[in-house]
Amino acid sequence: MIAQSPAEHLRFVKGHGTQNDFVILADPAANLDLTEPFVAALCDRRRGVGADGLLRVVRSAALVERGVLDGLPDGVAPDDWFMDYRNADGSIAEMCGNGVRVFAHYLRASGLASEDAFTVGSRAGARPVIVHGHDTVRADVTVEMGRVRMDGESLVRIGDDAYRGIKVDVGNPHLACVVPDLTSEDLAAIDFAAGVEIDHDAFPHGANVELVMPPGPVDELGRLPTAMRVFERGVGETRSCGTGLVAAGAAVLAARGESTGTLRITVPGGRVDVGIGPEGSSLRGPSMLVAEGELRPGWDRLDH
Ligand SMILES: N[C@@H](CCC[C@H](N)C(=O)O)C(=O)O
Repeated sequence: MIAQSPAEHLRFVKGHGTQNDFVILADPAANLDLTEPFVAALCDRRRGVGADGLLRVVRSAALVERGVLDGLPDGVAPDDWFMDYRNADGSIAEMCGNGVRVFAHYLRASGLASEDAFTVGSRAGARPVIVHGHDTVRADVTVEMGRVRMDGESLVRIGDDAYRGIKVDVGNPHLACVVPDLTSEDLAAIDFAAGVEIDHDAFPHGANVELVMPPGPVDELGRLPTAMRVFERGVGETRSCGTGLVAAGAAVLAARGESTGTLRITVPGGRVDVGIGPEGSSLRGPSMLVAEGELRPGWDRLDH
């Protein structure tokens, strides 16, 4: 639960990036003890505020001092704001691409960041961001997502169907399946209700799974258009996944025998632009901060 002071009303902000939604808790000195049950209850859509994940806004050095991190990840400075990301089931993930956009928007809108370009810390390393424009509700943000690593193929079973995909590491693990001849109607009809069965030998720590349409013709801005749906580790189906969008972009290019390019990808929650380069990748898209409020002391007790 909350190590700090359970009697205190804890303030939160609710936001989303292409409808991948988050509860944001500002905890600069890492005073909160984010246990799995606490996070799962907070993200529960009936018991708590409800979200796909939690973003704790904390100074990087504080997480090391409190023993939450063993040390600072690659490129992260002690003073950087760190996105301490948790999935809706309370598990920790290394990175969240939509989360970084929303996190950067929150920092800028709340005045915790005073410039439009800065670095956000994550367990996968430093993630430089540019906030192109923002107000208290909306922002347009680019995140440098780092190197994309592809490592062979694997299969996933969804209901009665099996799909082959590429194992992609974007700081967190993905199986990105570009499905030949998949139409938008086929994509919409995929039934994730029973979950996904991945190969646990290939993914000992689990994986996020993307089902992706082959791209259409390049648009007037040189982007390959495609669409996908995603089933996230620790969450279930979400309406968007930023790291998954980058993994999908890399897999689409690989299926064409290419290793660099730009894509405009549609997900159920909106559209983003993905860039894949030889040294790194980028994700540009919207962020929305939709509400703020406070948790009442004792809200997480199940004693009635
Ligand atoms: N929604 C996120 C990814 C969140 C983490 C993921 N569920 C995992 O466990 O790796 C994104 O926008 O990237």
